[in-house]
Order: sequence, then C-alpha cells, then structure tokens
Amino acid sequence: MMMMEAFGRGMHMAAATTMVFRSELQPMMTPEPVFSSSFSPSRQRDLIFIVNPQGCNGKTGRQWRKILPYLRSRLGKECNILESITSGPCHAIDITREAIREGADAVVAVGGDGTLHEVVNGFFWAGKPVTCQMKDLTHSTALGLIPLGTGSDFARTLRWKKDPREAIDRVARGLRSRIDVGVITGESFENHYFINVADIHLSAKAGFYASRYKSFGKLCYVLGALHAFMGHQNQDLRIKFNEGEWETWSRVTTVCVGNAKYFGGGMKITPNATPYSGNLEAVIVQNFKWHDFILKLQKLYNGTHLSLENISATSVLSIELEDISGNGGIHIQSDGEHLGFLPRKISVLPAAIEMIC
Ligand SMILES: Nc1ncnc2c1ncn2[C@@H]1O[C@H](COP(=O)(O)OP(=O)(O)OP(=O)(O)O)[C@@H](O)[C@H]1O
Repeated sequence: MMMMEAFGRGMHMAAATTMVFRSELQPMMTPEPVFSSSFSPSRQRDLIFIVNPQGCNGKTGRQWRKILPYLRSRLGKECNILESITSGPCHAIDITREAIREGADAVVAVGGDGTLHEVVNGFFWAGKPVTCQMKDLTHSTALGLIPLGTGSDFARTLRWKKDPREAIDRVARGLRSRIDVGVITGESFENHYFINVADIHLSAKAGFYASRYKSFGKLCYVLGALHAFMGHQNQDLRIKFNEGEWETWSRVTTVCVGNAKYFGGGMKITPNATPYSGNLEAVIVQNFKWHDFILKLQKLYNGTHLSLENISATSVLSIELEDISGNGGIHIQSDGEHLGFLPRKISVLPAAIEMIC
C-alpha cells in the first residue's frame, strides 16, 4: 500500500417545550453490541495501524514503539501489519480513505479521540461511505482502536481500558459489531462525522482552550472549561428536534449531543448514549455560571447531572441549532475538533460502520 510502511509485514427555558422535559426522560435499556462476524481465517488480512506520534503529548508515539513487538508476535503470522505514522492534523483522514479503497480489512486508530475522529471521517467522502473498488460487495473495512490519547473518552463508553495489549488482543479476535455515527451538516459546509460527542457553545470553546493545557493531562479539560467561562455569555438558541417545530431555548450555556457517554477526560456528559442505540442523546445546559460548573463538577463526572434543575436531556434522531442573536459566534466542535459556528444540523447514521469490539 502506498504511503504505508509494512512490517513483517435553565432551566431557563422556563417555558419548557412539549418535546423535552427532564422528567420525561425514560430510563433507557442499554443496547448491547451485536457481533456479526470475525475476519476470514482463510487469507492474510491487511491491517493498517494509523499512529499519531504526537498524541498525549508525544506519549502515544513512545508507547506505540514499545508495543510493536507484542503486536507482531500476536498478529504477525496471520496478518499483514502496516503502519502509517501521521505527519500532522487531518493526515489520518487521507490514509484511511486510501486504505479502504485499496481493500484493507481494518483501519486501526492508534491515539486519542482526535485521531479516532479523523479515521472515522476517512470512512466517508462526499457524503457517502468510501468503498473498495476491487473486492466483492460483501467486503467491508472495519474500524479498530488502540486508545492511547489524553482523554480517550470514546473507549470509556465501551469500558475499554487504556491498555494497549488488551486492545491488540481485541484486534486479534477481530469480532465486529455495527456502530452508529453522527453527522453534522450545514449550508456551505462539508458533511462532518463524529463518533463520540458533538457540542456547542461553552464546551466547544472549552475544547479549544483545553489544547493549550495538554501538558496537565486530563486536567486540561477542566482548565479549558474555566478559561472558556472568561467573557462567556449564555445565549438564546432556536432548536428543532427530529424535524419538528423550532423552539426557543433561553440562556443556553452548552448543548452536548452524544453518540457515546463521555467527553472532557471522563465527564459522563450524555450518560444514556450508546453507539448501538440508533439515536443520539441531546443534553441542554442552561444558565450555568463558572461557579456552577465547579460546584457540579462531581455530578458531571459521574453522570448524575441530569437531575439538576437547569439541565434537560432527550433522545433524538436529529437536532438543528440556530443562533438567535445573529452575530454568528456560537462555536461547535465534535470529538474535540473545532468545526466553526452555528447554524448546524446533527443527525445519527445508525449502524454506519463496523467496529472491532
Ligand atoms: N504528526 C502530528 N503532529 C501534530 N499533530 C498531529 C499529528 N498527527 C495528528 N495530529 C493531531 O493531533 C490531534 C490530537 O491527537 P489525539 O486525539 O490522538 O491525542 P490527544 O489529544 O492526546 O487525545 P484525546 O483527544 O483523547 O484527549 C489530532 O486531532 C490530530 O489532528
């Protein structure tokens, strides 16, 4: 494969909507993964490992080099192990597209949620899944993950530890399960995909500032949030759920739309979300100040914040958000990557990707 090196180969929505009440939030059954198939044992599999050497402040690159011997011993006999080291932001997207087009059996992201996010975006091009031209229609490339980032929040929902050996064993077993992906659309905006959490306003700014504090490890997300509160103003937003009517939500601090549960280095922000459910969980926080954030931090980490008065949650297939002030300054990010400003629509693509689980 080109470019790759082969080894051995508030509720101040005081007027609550008809759509969402905290009290209406039904306890959800947690959907479990359905394993469909494993790799064919009859031929050598092509596994592409996309490594972000700068992940976790450079620790990802060092850990990767340490685990390579184990990877080779565990997978070297039955697989072609191909390593591709990213050269900078967005490189993983191109590598993934190329690998899928060339018929790879799996593309494995080695790094944090940012690297995983780029690999997921590589599964799509021009609004459609990327496919392999050379193999039969039943062939599909699976997504794999060796979580080695600062937060590695997506892995938490699947209850995976940041243990590279455990992750390699999972890749070796090769069990696959279809997972949902979120898609963000907007006028003059290329479709953007996410696997973990998309978020708007305060927390999107927090993600941006967190990157300045990465040397503090997971604490970078709390520091980023406190930084984001400086000069922050809660804003009135227009929100539409599931293609319904537009509703006005006042003094919105942040909106988080989860395909999975955790962000910000372990905050269980969308505690009912799972990537096997066919929908997303939208959590709307209103009228929060920086001191509320500090006082409620523990609840955010353990996922009990949905019981608070100015937090609402609902399960959605799609959610559209517009800035009422019209000044265009409401930030949006997904999986920690900054994506510009509202208006945007966020929808679920059920069972869009096969993942090695
Ligand atoms: N070679 C590179 N040099 C600099 N940045 C890179 C390189 N390759 C990828 N990146 C960027 O690094 C960003 C962060 O990487 P990653 O998410 O893997 O680590 P992290 O931020 O430590 O983990 P987490 O997102 O889980 O907190 C990615 O969004 C990606 O765009």
